[in-house]
Amino acid sequence: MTETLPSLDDVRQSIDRLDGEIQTLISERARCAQQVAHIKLRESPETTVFYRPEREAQVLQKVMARNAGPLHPETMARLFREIMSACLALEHTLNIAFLGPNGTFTQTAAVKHFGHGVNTSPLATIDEVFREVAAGSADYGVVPVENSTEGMVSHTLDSFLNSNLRIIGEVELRIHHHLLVGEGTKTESISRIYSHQQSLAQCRQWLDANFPRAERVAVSSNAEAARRVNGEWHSAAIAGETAAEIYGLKQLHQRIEDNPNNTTRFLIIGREAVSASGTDKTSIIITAKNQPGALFTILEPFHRRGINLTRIESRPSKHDIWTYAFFIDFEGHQDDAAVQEVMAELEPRMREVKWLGSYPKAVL
Ligand SMILES: O=C(O)C(=O)C[C@]1(C(=O)O)C=C[C@@H](O)C=C1
Repeated sequence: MTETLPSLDDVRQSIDRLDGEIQTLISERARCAQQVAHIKLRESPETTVFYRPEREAQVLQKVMARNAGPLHPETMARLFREIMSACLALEHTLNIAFLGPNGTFTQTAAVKHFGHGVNTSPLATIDEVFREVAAGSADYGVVPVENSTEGMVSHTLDSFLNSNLRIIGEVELRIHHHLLVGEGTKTESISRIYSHQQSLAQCRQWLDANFPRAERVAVSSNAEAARRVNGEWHSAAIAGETAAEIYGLKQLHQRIEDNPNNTTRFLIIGREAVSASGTDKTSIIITAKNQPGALFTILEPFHRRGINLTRIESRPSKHDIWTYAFFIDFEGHQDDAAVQEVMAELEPRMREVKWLGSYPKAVL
């Protein structure tokens, strides 16, 4: 086998030549994006929308479908994610508000969705993320909405009840928690563990088995937990890799989550509607009276038209006692005939039907 291999120099020459070709093509692609920006500006000078989630989803789906290896389709799509992010930054640099501080999983989700070509601003609360996007100070916002182990982030759902913002995208992130400590902290000296309440819950069994006597202190975010540990030699934090890097902490134990498939879903919120990508989801809120058959009346038209529901959650409505808001996600786009028929049927029978938006299903 060995004698048929080319020399290292020869292969490196091939790599140099290919890199040159790839670079020329990326530059050509970037010039196309600049042209697209001029076209968009000419078509709607007052309300130019540079970021097009439906087109990005299609581009990434095509990359994955075309992929012939040896790289994994997702690895290839992540490379194109960054190329597109850099191209979009030539058109316009997006400002993305996320639930901070720096180092939260929400920031990781924002970068996974938009790539590194955007500015990200950490905000202290979910309410602030909604406010900044509504006011136009941020182009888009990223907030957590559900975790596979712990369920819904009710604050995010409640924020939609009082907002006119739309959902324009979703991101799923595999969540890995690590036990982080400052330099010099030993396992036996840990008497307090900080984390967000959801993360403490996601690592409950591991904590019971390994640190049954340590005090568990819930703080506003995992990143805040990491920040507090800095300088407290008897404390540890449960947080992710990014928080460990930002706050200079050591990973004493890795992947301590009880469920190895622990995933969190995040929503991207914005002000404009998104066109159909061909593989979309729609989210709505239906407010109904708590009377027999209410839920059946809502679900039956979806079933009759073969529309697949992907999630349903109920929350007490903020306005009337014994009235419930159902948060429903289903496959399809607001412009699809079948979706419009279901809505036309439900609107007169419900107290309120609110569209939260149609958006491409998460590709990566
Ligand atoms: O097709 C467009 O509308 C573009 O602006 C180009 C492009 C790309 O690089 O492919 C960049 C940003 C958009 O969000 C979508 C796609």
